[in-house]
Amino acid sequence: MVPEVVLASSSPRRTELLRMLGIAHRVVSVPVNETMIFGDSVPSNVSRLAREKALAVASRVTQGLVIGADTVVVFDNQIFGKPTDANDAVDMLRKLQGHVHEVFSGVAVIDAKTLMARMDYRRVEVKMRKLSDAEIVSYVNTREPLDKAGAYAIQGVGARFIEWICGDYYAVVGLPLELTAHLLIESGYSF
Ligand SMILES: Cc1cn([C@H]2C[C@H](O)[C@@H](COP(=O)(O)OP(=O)(O)OP(=O)(O)O)O2)c(=O)[nH]c1=O
Repeated sequence: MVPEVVLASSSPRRTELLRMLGIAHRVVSVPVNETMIFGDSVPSNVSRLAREKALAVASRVTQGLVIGADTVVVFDNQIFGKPTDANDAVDMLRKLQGHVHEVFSGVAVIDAKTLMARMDYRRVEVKMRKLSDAEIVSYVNTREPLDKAGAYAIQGVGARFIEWICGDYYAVVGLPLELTAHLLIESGYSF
């Protein structure tokens, strides 16, 4: 029997991506404190946060495979999560424009019965073209960037600003699908 899949995320993008793969699932989201540990690397931080998000839900359901994920943008030794407000979004985009930055997406799959956790991450390079201040302000006014790490959505209006990427497109949107499918299969799921 194929195990039930539970998505531990409030992100509508992640639900859509799982649906795209044909993975039936329910969504159970529990707020988790998303602070980075400074001595740790970005890959271990996003993997740990993905695991914490999944664990918060796995401890509340009796069975199933629980998926957690975490996505951040890194540029010039700074980590950009979701902007705190519109001004923060403008600041982020002023820094990112004209440069290559990295996106790290961690994914964890936890078997709720055994609490066995599998996790990994993907790293993607993204080149954002130069943006004028007027373009940045008008983009932030669309409100699209306000709930996105790095203050842009590659899958939305923000696509206009992205020259190229190197890596898994779906990791930028928030859920690396090849990795997620791999972790699910290792945990007993079958397609
Ligand atoms: C860079 C980028 C990020 N994002 C999104 C993916 C994530 O939803 C979000 C990063 O925030 P996360 O903290 O990873 O996720 P979340 O708060 O949206 O959801 P939850 O913690 O409940 O799982 O940024 C895009 O949608 N498009 C992009 O191009």
